[in-house]
Amino acid sequence: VLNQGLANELVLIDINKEKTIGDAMDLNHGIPFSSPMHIYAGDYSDCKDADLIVITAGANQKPGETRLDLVHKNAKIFKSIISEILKSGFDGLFLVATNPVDILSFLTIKYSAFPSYRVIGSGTVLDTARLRYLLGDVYKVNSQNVHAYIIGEHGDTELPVWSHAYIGTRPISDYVKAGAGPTQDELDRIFTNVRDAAYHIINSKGATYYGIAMGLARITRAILRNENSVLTVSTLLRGEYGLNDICLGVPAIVNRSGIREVIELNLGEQELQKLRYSAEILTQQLNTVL
Ligand SMILES: NC(=O)C1=CN([C@@H]2O[C@H](COP(=O)(O)OP(=O)(O)OC[C@H]3O[C@@H](n4cnc5c(N)ncnc54)[C@H](O)[C@@H]3O)[C@@H](O)[C@H]2O)C=CC1
Ligand SMILES: CC(=O)C(=O)O
Repeated sequence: VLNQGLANELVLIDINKEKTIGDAMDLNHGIPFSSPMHIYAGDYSDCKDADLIVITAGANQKPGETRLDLVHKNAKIFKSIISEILKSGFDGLFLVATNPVDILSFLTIKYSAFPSYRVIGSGTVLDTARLRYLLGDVYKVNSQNVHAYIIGEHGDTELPVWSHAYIGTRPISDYVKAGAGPTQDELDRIFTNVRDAAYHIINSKGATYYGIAMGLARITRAILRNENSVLTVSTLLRGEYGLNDICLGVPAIVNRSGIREVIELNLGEQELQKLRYSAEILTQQLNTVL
């Protein structure tokens, strides 16, 4: 957010106040290299007039843990954080990153009683970026010209939408049929690398930082600059894909008001089945904390 000059004011809040004081000092020393911004360690009363609250607080995965394993710990943390935020009179948008992000996005809607369009989960934004990066690398094309999505749970049941994946304007399925570029088996292996990327990074360095930071900045930009950008965020489904009462990652238009609309993809039968399975797993987990 600082690097891209996305806000005038950036307040850091954490149960570990000392850490936010250190982080604020450290970030302020970067201001001369970016643009003016008021950055400080604050408390929940500072949420009162915020446009956007990005929640990243909570436990992260230890090696071998899944995102869903964090649900009980982080649901409890969210209940207390959201209650404190509401006491401030906050009336903006929530952007949720803490895992399991789809379930915590749902709980944010429930605990805040905000309309669902004002709660955005980072969903599969990062997974989609991982897929676009790897496809760009293998097709030797700028990843910004790769149009491909990961949808569903930000986690083990997510799926790639190969039926709507393009290099520029050419469907990836055409490349596969023509024998140009990777085979379908190779594409499936690329997807496995995307799905398991966080496990690999956590094994190597304990946590993932940079990709998610860029993803959250991207969503923040879409919101604060009222971009109407299509991003694979986690949002409450209301009948789309035949699913209800669950948040999961799907392409949606994001602007200053939050989620403007979900763009419903015309999925293949197998893709639809996988998406519904992903929703089923999330619903089972959600029911354990409701
Ligand atoms: N959605 C995504 O794509 C990603 C999500 N994550 C998730 O983000 C979360 C945080 O991960 P990291 O930053 O690596 O963890 P971290 O341990 O570095 O930071 C978590 C922070 O939360 C604070 N915290 C804990 N309980 C709190 C409370 N009750 N109130 C206020 N602050 C509290 C801690 O003091 C700590 O500073 C995890 O759930 C992780 O899985 C991380 C990367 C990507
Ligand atoms: C930790 C996590 O959710 C990720 O990097 O995808």
